[in-house]
Amino acid sequence: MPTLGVNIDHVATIRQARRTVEPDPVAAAVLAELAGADGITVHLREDRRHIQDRDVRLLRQTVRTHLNLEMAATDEMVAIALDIKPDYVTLVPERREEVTTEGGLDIAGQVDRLSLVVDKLQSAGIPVSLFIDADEAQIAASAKVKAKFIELHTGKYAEAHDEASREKELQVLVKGCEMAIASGLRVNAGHGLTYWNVYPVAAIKGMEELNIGHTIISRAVLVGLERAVREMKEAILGH
Ligand SMILES: CC(=O)[C@@H](O)[C@H](O)COP(=O)(O)O
Ligand SMILES: NCC(=O)COP(=O)(O)O
Repeated sequence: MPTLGVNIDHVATIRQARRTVEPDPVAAAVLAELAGADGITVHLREDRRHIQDRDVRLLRQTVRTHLNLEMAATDEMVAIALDIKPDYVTLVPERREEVTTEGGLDIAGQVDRLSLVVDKLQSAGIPVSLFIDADEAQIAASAKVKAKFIELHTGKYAEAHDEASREKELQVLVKGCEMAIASGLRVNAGHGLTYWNVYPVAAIKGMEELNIGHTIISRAVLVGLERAVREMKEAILGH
């Protein structure tokens, strides 16, 4: 079965809502690892809406599993990655106005440029993963640019409204995974996975790691609320 990369972006989303110091994603990463996370994933967005440069720098020093840095394939981000040296980089598409990453990165349309970016990072010892839709042309292009991994975008599967369309999207992921492995790529997946829809994706043959964030942080808020309120009552009483 695949390992679990815990995406802690939305711990930082809560912090940035107040521009304060809590909750600290660095502390969240420690707790996630203590609970069994196999890796920590953060997306340093160009607009810095959640994760900040300081977080990535500190995580580089504290993460004991592996640190996966999701980023746009820009000069600024490549320079940051080369400086911080995460355990691997996942190149993702970014649009400033989007609520979350909407589709996969277009590799086929920019093979020459992305070959250079992949080569720059991998020559510095940072394996590259490409966050793509499970589409034949994108998988073939990912092999062409010599990335070590792809991460299949599971958003369409996660958002499917009925069983038939979910099964159809699952089969797209299964075929994509098969094709990628046959092309020499290693395969991860993620986006929109939840406690309810994760198992069929985890069961795909050859799947190595699932990156999951929003559902875990959402659950943490709810399962932790009772204790947090109790502790505040005690603090008010001076205990
Ligand atoms: C690339 C990806 O699927 C996730 O890491 C996602 O981008 C999380 O960050 P946002 O919620 O800011 O989109
Ligand atoms: N790359 C996907 C990821 O890191 C987590 O996405 P989500 O679970 O927050 O939707």
